[in-house]
Amino acid sequence: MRLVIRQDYDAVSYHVAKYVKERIKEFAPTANNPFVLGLPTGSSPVGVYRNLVKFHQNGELSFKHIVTFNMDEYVGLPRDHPESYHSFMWKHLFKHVDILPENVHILDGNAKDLDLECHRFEEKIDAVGGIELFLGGIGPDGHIAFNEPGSSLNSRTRVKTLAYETIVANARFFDNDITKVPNLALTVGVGTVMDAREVCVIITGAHKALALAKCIEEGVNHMWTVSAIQLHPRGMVVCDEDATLELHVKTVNYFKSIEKVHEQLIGSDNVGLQGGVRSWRGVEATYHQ
Ligand SMILES: O=P(O)(O)OC[C@H]1O[C@](O)(CO)[C@@H](O)[C@@H]1O
Repeated sequence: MRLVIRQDYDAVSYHVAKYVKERIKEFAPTANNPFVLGLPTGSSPVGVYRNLVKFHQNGELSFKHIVTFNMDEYVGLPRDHPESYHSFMWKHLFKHVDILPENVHILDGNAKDLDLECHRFEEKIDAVGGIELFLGGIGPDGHIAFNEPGSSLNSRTRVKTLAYETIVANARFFDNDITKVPNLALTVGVGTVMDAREVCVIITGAHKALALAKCIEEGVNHMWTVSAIQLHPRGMVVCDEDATLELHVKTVNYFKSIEKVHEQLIGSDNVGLQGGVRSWRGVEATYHQ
């Protein structure tokens, strides 16, 4: 896997957005062969979405042939509640770009039969041929999507009880009142995320430093579900300097140096892209996998 370290949140956001844009352009999606993108919510991806909107406004990126699947949604929060993930996605990304509403998939946390809703979500992902690139965010306890500590690393989309730590962390979106935070959510499973052909996780801030260290320096462990990315053939974590606080200096230096060598070989604009794989297969394989 790759660890890309950038100075701060803004630099992380720009890097990830540019990467997503280049991957989409390289894929050259069409109506019959859309680019299927998995998306997170929370504060981690807001800057990425801001940059993607800018790319769209500059005419550099179209969402016409992009199909999206969101990671998760609260249970029982009305769809138009300002803190529903449905509202979040339209506010920060979808309403600013040319995505077709029928190509947007967000779990319905008010479905009559929640298990069926989850099952159908998985079926819809299968029906479009799987997810090409899954962007993710994590909680301070290392959960990816809402796969709280102890979740099966093979889990699929399902109903989850949120951990107390997650409820406390998300209270900032609910007037800092933990009683207003839903305690159930629908979430894709760790297995659902890891089935994507590529996974990119955004980790920023000192409060996520322990989770990053567990993810990078320790073994695959269901108590830090993001660590499953170690088993992914094409996994990438993009973090800021603050998030590296718990990493060994040698780990940070290692990933920085390997990125530098790679950039010298294929240029910073191509880092990680399929074109890079084609031109420098041996180098890219060593670097990425
Ligand atoms: O980016 P933030 O605000 O720390 O929130 C992260 C949360 O968002 C999610 O990505 C949900 O989509 C979870 O993984 C996590 O609970």
